[in-house]
Amino acid sequence: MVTIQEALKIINDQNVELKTESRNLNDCLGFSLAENITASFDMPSFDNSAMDGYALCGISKQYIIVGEVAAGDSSDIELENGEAIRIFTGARVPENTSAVMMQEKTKLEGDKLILEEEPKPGQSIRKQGGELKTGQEVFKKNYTITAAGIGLIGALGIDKVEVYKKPKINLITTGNELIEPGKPKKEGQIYESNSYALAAAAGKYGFPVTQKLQIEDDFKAIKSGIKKLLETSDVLILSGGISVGDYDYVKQALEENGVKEQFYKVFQKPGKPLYFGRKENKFVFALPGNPASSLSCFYIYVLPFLDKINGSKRLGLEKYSFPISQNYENRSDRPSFLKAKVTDSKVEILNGQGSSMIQSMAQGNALAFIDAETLIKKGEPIDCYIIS
Ligand SMILES: Nc1nc2c(c(=O)[nH]1)N[C@H]1C(S)=C(S)[C@@H](COP(=O)(O)OP(=O)(O)OC[C@H]3O[C@@H](n4cnc5c(N)ncnc54)[C@H](O)[C@@H]3O)O[C@H]1N2
Ligand code: MOO
Repeated sequence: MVTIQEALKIINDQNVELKTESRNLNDCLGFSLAENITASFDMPSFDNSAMDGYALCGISKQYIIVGEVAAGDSSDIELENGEAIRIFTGARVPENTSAVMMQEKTKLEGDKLILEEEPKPGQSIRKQGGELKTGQEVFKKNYTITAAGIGLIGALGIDKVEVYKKPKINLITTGNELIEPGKPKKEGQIYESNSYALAAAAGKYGFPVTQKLQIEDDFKAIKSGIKKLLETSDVLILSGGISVGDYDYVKQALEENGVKEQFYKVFQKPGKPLYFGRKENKFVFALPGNPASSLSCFYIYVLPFLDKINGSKRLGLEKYSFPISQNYENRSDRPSFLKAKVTDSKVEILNGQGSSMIQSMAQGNALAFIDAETLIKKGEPIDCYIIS
């Protein structure tokens, strides 16, 4: 049995070989950069208008209109003092432009332009290099690409980026009692829900599950199922059959497939029988079958590892400290991750903390950490892992 800190350290200390690939701009969302990206030109690359209106030379309330320039035009007009040209948002401003005035604040009298107010020097001009300068570092390696990130990379004229390959993740659930949702349930059966929750949690954080397998509590079947899915996995996640019951075959079946234990059992609640193993560059998490245990273990242990082998800067759920909204005593002799809800910067520990209870987790948005046999008084801060 290891402590939570020891388990997290063992996971984080694994040497992993990160593979990279080149991906198109329209297919790189959620991938982590394997290269730094710098701006190869100033952004904007020329002074341009922030408004539809008039580019003005000199500061006054009256100008003569001498022409027009639209977005994409590159005409080299040079304005003289007292002259204005019609201009549109994004269009390059002529040399000698003092300011741009939005059209709503102007009126025309023949070729004369009359302003409601004097422009301020530089007003409504987006300056060359105002956002980024040539050679400026835009993204560091390990940045996980967001929608806005894709926008910026595209704006820099880049159509392909070098990213870390995402891990191939497969999932095995074990248990004779399990049947698929949607099918009629017989006496003693329960619906298999862990694979859905785990695949959804992994998918939500950018790690789609490739293959799912449901296997009965039969040693041979579990052993051959593991062999089959391990071949195509970077990370294999199992649920159930990892405790000490007569039908808990997962650990032995992993060992007989050449998986080496990195740790087994963590002094925590829920998720005590958590197992983590490795076979060369393939990694295995065997999560306890109880629905809340398996999902909590996913968030606290599996997700940071997936982030690590995805080359991403984020390592698991974000952790914040929030004051608790009630007195709460953790009577367990094990440090606990409690189903909780954070609202208005306060955390409430929810009813229904049993490891089999997923209802409270479904109502909540966080796991709150409280040490064993500890009383926390209303208003005292506790650590919360936020589930988005
Ligand atoms: N003698 C002991 N018994 C148990 C111990 C122990 O230390 N000594 N630990 C308990 C703890 S803590 C946990 S957690 C469970 C975990 O056991 P397993 O990983 O072997 O899980 P199962 O027995 O297969 O299942 C437990 C529970 O969860 C339900 N389940 C399983 N898989 C699914 C699924 N895919 N979808 C929905 N529900 C699932 C299953 O029906 C059981 O009710 O062991 C304790 N026992
Ligand atoms: O570790 Mo178990 O998940 O306490 O029920």
